[in-house]
Amino acid sequence: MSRLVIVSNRVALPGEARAGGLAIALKAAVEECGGLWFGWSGRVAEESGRVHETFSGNIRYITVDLSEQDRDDYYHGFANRTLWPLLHFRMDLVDYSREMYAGYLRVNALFADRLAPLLQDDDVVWVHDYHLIPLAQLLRERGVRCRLGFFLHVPMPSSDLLAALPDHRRLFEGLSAYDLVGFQTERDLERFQDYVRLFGRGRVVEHGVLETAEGRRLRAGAFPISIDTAHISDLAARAVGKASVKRLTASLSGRALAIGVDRLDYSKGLPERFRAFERYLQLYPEQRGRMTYLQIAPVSRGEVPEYRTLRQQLEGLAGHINGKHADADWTPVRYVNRNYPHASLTGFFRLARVALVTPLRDGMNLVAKEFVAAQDGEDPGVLVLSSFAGAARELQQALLVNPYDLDGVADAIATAAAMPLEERRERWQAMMQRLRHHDITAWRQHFLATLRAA
Ligand SMILES: O=P(O)(O)OC[C@H]1O[C@H](O[C@H]2O[C@H](CO)[C@@H](O)[C@H](O)[C@H]2O)[C@H](O)[C@@H](O)[C@@H]1O
Ligand SMILES: O=c1ccn([C@@H]2O[C@H](COP(=O)(O)OP(=O)(O)O)[C@@H](O)[C@H]2O)c(=O)[nH]1
Repeated sequence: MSRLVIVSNRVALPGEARAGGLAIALKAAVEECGGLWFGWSGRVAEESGRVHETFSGNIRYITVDLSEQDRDDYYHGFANRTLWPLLHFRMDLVDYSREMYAGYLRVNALFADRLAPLLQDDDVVWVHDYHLIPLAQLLRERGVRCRLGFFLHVPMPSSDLLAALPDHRRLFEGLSAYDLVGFQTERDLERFQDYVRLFGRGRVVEHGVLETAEGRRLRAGAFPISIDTAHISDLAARAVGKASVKRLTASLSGRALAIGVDRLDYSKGLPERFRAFERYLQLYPEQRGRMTYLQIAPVSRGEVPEYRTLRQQLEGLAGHINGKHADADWTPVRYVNRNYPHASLTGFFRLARVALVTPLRDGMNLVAKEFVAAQDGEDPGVLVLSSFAGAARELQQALLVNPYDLDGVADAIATAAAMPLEERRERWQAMMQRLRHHDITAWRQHFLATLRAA
């Protein structure tokens, strides 16, 4: 079997705890089959380019330091101030500059310089996410001939939005240097095919087969990412005895728990969710004091201005809701900026009666899947899920909501709180069946088998 080489901006180095679905999902995938994992070290150094090597089990990690300028132009800049909002349909937040784009290309070229000499012709290289769109083209220019696949973890927006990006053709045509390009959902794939047809100078030969203006063919497909379902389920069952879970149980004094777990990111719809929870308190006054909403929101990309503004906004909203609705012995919203390990988080999920997963746009949202996997099948909690998360395509038995419709979300919280046991079990079983079959191993195998055959 050929060696697997994974390339991603974020690498889950041994012993590091950082929130983010990509690193968590890839860690599970790379542990199963071993290989090389290449990416940014997460460190800022005097100069870009120093390489670090670490081994853990069957994984070899190679990571590269970046200078402050490169990190700012590439990661804080073009990746997270230009591409991230664009790909999440937030044209209003897109900030573009030639300097940031140049920095993005510079870091991609640096990665290609460091990675190319490590590759063999029979390797299979799997590149991840919007940080590294041009990497295949840059590797090919350096003589790399092995199979190259790309997976986009975030949504692919409509083609008119993509076309609003200056120099969009140069960037997105770079995808044609891959042999296979994967998306989270069929809708993402369809929107990309529209872009290729309308703006990308290419042609859709048939669904999932694309041809560039120069006549090069590549495959494209939908590969919804998933979780290590059995592991999460097992972890949640064991977490019940953990001190952190016992403390949370005791602190609730018999009240139901609603939980939200998200990086502090504007794509996750947190202000709307806070307001919807307040609307629930207003529309259902008889339920006041019966439910506590715990929002775990570790700070993410804190150096990007839009993320700092969001943090301030949420602090204000949590204070406002608690000030207005709390009682001497009850605080409706607990807002926590800490990052919790899965060993505790899965126990919190199992304890919760309701999960609020209401992003405005999300590539997949692994939290939604983890919440389902963590439930006790005898007495499962209810998932309130945004239709605009990739996960909604698979988790149709969740209470699907429009996150912009505050009344609708408030009603869904009340419905979830009152849902009879029989209905909760039926919904949970259907979702769990899907997750048992479509877990992280199935995702990895499906993508890699398609790439090897491409
Ligand atoms: O690496 P960060 O800048 O700290 O951000 C964390 C990750 O966020 C995004 O995750 C996406 O991937 C998940 C797994 O496929 C998916 O469920 C979620 O919907 C996406 O938002 C980002 O795409 C990753 O590159 C980041 O590492
Ligand atoms: O305190 C936290 C908050 C989040 N996560 C994990 O971070 C990932 C978030 O992935 P998701 O796909 O939901 O969203 P992303 O952050 O990647 O956009 C999930 O595995 C969460 O369990 C975590 O381990 N600890």
